[in-house]
Amino acid sequence: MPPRRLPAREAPPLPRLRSVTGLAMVFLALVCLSLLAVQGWSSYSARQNYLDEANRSTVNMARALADHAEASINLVDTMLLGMVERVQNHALVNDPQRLHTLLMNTVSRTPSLQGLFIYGADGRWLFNSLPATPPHANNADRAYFEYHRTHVDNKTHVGIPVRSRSSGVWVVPVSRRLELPDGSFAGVVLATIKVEYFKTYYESFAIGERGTIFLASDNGRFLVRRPFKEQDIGADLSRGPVFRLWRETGAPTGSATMRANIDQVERLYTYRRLPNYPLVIAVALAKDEVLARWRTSAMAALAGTLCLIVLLLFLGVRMIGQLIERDRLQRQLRAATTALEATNASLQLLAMSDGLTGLANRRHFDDRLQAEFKRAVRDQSPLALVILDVDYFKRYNDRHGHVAGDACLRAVAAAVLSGQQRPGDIAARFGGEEFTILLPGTDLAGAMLVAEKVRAAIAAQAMAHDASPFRVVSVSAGVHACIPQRGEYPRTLVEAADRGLYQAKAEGRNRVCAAEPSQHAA
Ligand SMILES: Nc1nc2c(ncn2[C@@H]2O[C@H](COP(=O)(O)OP(=O)(O)OP(=O)(O)O)[C@@H](O)[C@H]2O)c(=O)[nH]1
Repeated sequence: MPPRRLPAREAPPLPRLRSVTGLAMVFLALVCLSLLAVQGWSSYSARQNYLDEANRSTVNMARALADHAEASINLVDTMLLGMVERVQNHALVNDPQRLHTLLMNTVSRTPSLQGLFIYGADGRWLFNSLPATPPHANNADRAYFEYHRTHVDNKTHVGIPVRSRSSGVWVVPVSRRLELPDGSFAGVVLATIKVEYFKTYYESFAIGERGTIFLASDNGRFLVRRPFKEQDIGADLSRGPVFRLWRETGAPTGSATMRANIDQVERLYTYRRLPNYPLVIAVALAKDEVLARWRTSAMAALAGTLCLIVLLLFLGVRMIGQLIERDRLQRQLRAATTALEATNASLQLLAMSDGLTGLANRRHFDDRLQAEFKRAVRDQSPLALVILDVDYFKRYNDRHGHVAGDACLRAVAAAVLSGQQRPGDIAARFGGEEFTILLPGTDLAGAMLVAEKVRAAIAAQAMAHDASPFRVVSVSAGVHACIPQRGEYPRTLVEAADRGLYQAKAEGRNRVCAAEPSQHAA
């Protein structure tokens, strides 16, 4: 049995790599997802800002356009009221030249006006602002004329644009009914506002390529629209998004994002009803155009974020790769260190043990003897030594051969090892067929007991030794115990035990003797 082994130093366990790389991956994924989430959220907020801003601008434009339409019609309405007053009171009717001049001057000073007209009850042209009246001209067929002929009210009528019979341009007819004192129909006064006037104003607004502005009657007929197309004039848009919204809300103004029936473009609409006339103005911006700038900047930001994520992933994956590599190297190093430590331990063991018996060798015994002797001096504790020698071993070798001799020594060593019972005890091969047992903290009586036990154990093995008078293998043992003092040396202990052995041999072998003749025991 080998001497006590020094326990191999336990290396601290390495952190589990899988959990570290897993954490790193989760962290990387979280960082990337957070970047995407922040980017997504800021893009979404920016998009909402763009839409809100566009909505605000359509509300403001609708307000300005409604004011403009209201003011334009108000102006000509005031003129019409004056004309009605003058005609019905016959103030100027009796002076046609003066009335003509008045109408001409009024039109020339009002850029929005195309002309002013007074028609009789049969539709004939009575007075107008034109330089010359076309012969046999009659407007009884016009819608506004029919309206006033059949409607007894003094309200202003704003009609669907018509192409002027005098100038050929598109005009919005604004008219009032003329009555005789008895309330019967006497004709119509008409002011025509150039469609061009509205068109020019509407074109001054920045509403993009696919934005739209339109003025419509409250029963859903186009008056003027940007972009201007002649075929749109009078078209029915009562089923369009604006009138649908108006019908739903019933409010004088409203906004919503809807798709147009005409061109299927999705737009941000705001409509506003004119307070004093049966008209509705609406302005709309194409959602696509509103979001175009946002889309460009969102794409740029997204591209930047994606580049950042790719870079992060690249660096992260490399970092995780290095973690794995570092862990692999650490494990290799640990394995190599453990193997080296095991080799060292077994080398140390080999250096300390006897090759034949496996007991501690002489060198190790000497080291331990030195150390225990010093400890006993320090602690003033007893230290005992047993030296055992196989009896007639030369004869054994001669009789049974060296191989059997070696086997005999191994069997004796096993018995000697049984004497090593406490942690501090050490059994060693002293040399040749001699063995020792060092017993720290043991007095002479204890050591005698241990020696006797070992001797008896060897005798009990009853290994045949034909050349011995005992016929079996036996050992003699010398024992000495003392409390070592300063100035004494370990060799005194060995010499004393050796003297005990000498005495045991001298007294006939197969016995245990203490160093002092008076203390020996058989
Ligand atoms: N087989 C074998 N023999 C050994 C070994 N070491 C020493 N010997 C032999 O042990 C014998 C010791 O003989 P001696 O010192 O004369 O003593 P002895 O014959 O035992 O006689 P006493 O000690 O007086 O009883 C020698 O013949 C050595 O060669 C070993 O490792 N193996």
